[in-house]
Amino acid sequence: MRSLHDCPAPAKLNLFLHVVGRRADGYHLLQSVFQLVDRADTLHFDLRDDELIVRTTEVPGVPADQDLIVRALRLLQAEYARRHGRLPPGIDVAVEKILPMGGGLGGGSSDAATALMAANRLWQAGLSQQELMDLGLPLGADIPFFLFGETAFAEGVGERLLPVRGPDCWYVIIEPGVAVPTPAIFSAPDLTRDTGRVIISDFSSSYEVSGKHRGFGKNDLQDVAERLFPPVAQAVEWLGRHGDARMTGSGACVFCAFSSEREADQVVALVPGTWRAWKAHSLSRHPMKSLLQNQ
Ligand SMILES: C[C@](O)(CO)[C@H](O)COP(=O)(O)OP(=O)(O)OC[C@H]1O[C@@H](n2ccc(N)nc2=O)[C@H](O)[C@@H]1O
Ligand SMILES: Nc1ncnc2c1ncn2[C@@H]1O[C@H](COP(=O)(O)OP(=O)(O)OP(=O)(O)O)[C@@H](O)[C@H]1O
Repeated sequence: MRSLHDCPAPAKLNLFLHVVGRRADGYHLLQSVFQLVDRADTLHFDLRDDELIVRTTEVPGVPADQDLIVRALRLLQAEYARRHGRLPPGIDVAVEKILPMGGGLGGGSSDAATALMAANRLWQAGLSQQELMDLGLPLGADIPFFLFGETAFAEGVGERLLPVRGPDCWYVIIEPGVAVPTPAIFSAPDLTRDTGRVIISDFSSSYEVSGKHRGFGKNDLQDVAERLFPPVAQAVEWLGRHGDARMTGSGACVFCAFSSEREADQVVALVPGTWRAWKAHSLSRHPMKSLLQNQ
């Protein structure tokens, strides 16, 4: 096989996100439930006749050498060389980006995870899911989740993952039009860093008992993001009129769950024209898994 085209890199939502502590290196210890949704960037991969990793499309604001896709592919290429004593062929990668950067949807991490899954297959590199997760973690805290590829309860910095049943529902997502840099949120002095730990069954039973509309817990990064980026606060306030609206990740995007597509459509139609908004359905499994199974 020399090509893998139309590979999806879906967005994630953090249904809740608690900061429960801090590691000695400054990284924050989190508890979160990660949910995949069916809106995705699309990536295309073609093996080359040389050993270069080449991004063939422009991504505004992201030079190719800094792109998480290119960095992830180079890491896997080096790991292959370590195991097999020779470099595998290079790859041309084309990216169709629709997920906003600095949106809290994990777009860059998802692109990198899809690239690792695709290249592992194209090169027949044979790394296990856990080996790919370990390889990706230093590039971005969300990469292990996308490789894990199922709704997950996450601990640590996001690398300790347990499968969990998420709500089967529609989400309305608002892009408030600002890019939030993750470090700006985690370095804020007033960030809540001591939320009490929850146990996984608290989350599962909350969705079973109280239905889909009242989310579990909260996003501890939201207060800081709302203060530093007022459009986030405005989007939370507006969407909050229709349900339990909250921010995903370190922002900026804001989401709210609905049980029917019709309700989601109605709310999307009402969103003020200054914001981009869309609906998405929850996904229980990463679409790359089916795509690779059917190859
Ligand atoms: C907040 C989340 O979106 C939740 O899904 C992610 O944990 C953020 O993941 P990410 O955007 O991939 O972030 P990274 O590139 O790994 O980290 C960016 C910076 O944010 C801070 N950071 C990030 C994650 C974390 N658990 N604690 C931190 O303190 C660190 O200063 C780090 O240098
Ligand atoms: N392929 C990529 N797509 C998007 N951003 C990338 C990519 N490669 C590197 N980046 C860099 O990563 C930064 C964060 O982008 P990303 O879309 O992952 O943010 P995010 O959705 O806020 O992520 P998170 O939820 O993990 O905080 C961008 O501002 C950009 O500089």
